[in-house]
Amino acid sequence: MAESDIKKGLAGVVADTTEISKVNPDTNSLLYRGYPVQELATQPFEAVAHLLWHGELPTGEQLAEARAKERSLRTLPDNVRSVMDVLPSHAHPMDVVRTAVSIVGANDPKADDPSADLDKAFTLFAVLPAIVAYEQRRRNGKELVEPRDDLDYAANFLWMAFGEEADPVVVEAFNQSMVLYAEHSFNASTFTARVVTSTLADLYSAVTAAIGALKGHLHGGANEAVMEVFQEVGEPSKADAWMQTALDEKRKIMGFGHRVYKNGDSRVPTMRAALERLADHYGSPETLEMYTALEQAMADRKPIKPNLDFPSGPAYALIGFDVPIFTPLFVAARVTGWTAHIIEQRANNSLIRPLSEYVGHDERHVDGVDQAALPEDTSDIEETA
Ligand SMILES: CC(=O)SCCNC(=O)CCNC(=O)[C@H](O)C(C)(C)COP(=O)(O)OP(=O)(O)OC[C@H]1O[C@@H](n2cnc3c(N)ncnc32)[C@H](O)[C@@H]1OP(=O)(O)O
Ligand SMILES: O=C([O-])CC(=O)C(=O)O
Repeated sequence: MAESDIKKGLAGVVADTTEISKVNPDTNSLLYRGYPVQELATQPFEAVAHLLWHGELPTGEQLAEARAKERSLRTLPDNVRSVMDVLPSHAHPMDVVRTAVSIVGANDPKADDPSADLDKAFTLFAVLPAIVAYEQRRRNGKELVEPRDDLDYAANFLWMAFGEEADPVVVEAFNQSMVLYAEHSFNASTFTARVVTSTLADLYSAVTAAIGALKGHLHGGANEAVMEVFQEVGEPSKADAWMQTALDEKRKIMGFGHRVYKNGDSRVPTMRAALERLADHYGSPETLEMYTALEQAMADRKPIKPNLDFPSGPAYALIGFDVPIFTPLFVAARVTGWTAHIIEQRANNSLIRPLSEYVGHDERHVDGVDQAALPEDTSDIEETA
């Protein structure tokens, strides 16, 4: 096989069909089940989760039902809390969340029953805010805050994280970030979830694997790394020189670039507008100045645009989340897309198992082994595996 035939990183490979979302880099658009994501960003996250799982936006009655169900499942289970409490304080919150999701799976007597996958998806959607909010508090030595029945998903999430009611401007921006992060076709973590599902493993195994894939800085972990860039640069006036040095050193600039979008990420304008409202609300013009200075410094050198992690990182920092909590927030949102894909994969499954071109050592033999005494030798049959 010629090296040019190998699709390194599976770039450009269409691995399956999906009805869940369409990423179109030519029109710079993103549709969930046919709806533009910018329109969905005006809707409650509970409605968008319903859309991803069921293919249609909920009626008023269905939304009320979903909200009631979410409220009934949003309490942190005792044994999840106990396990989180014994994890060392140096553990990355993504490792804590991955472990907590494993416990939720172990608690579920229907973990291995695929007919209960929608219920499992809903359970994770409802309990992840409690896990992530508790981790935000635990790592700061603070007590758990119980959920509030009078608050919807986004407002309650912020309540559990900070123990105070968030301003509507903040709730709206946070809700928008959840909607924008919810789904993005065959990205690395979603594909991971589909690979695990393709072996007929359970939904919780697929989600814990997806969490592992999301943690990396080339994927979801970039929203944390963006904030590290903001901190490293220090002030907007230093952005230009910082960018020159970083590019000279061949560094990948976190929060810039995308495997599919080459002319900008369809979600960025909506999230940037949310960041602007947050910067106004918190009286932090320097956040936007840093954003613009870095974006301009890159544009002056390379045609590489910000991706969704670039406005989301500073938005989460303004809201008050610790930097290592940013990717867990992405988990809480993306669990809706992952689980929709898990259900879709299972409904029309084929084991995902590509081939590789072997470029290792030529065949050789272990000293002292009597070749004639071994079972039939098939090594002369050429194999690509
Ligand atoms: C929600 C998300 O997961 S969005 C992605 C979040 N990840 C990041 O922000 C990490 C930073 N970005 C990157 O590393 C990359 O843009 C990726 C991994 C997202 C996409 O990478 P790929 O599609 O593999 O593109 P690739 O790495 O081949 O880049 C093509 C060219 O653009 C350059 N490039 C791409 N992104 C960046 C970047 N962020 N900083 C500097 N150069 C970049 C590459 O160096 C390469 O240049 P070359 O042709 O001179 O070698
Ligand atoms: O699609 C990708 O490769 C990464 C991304 O933007 C996402 O998962 O939201």
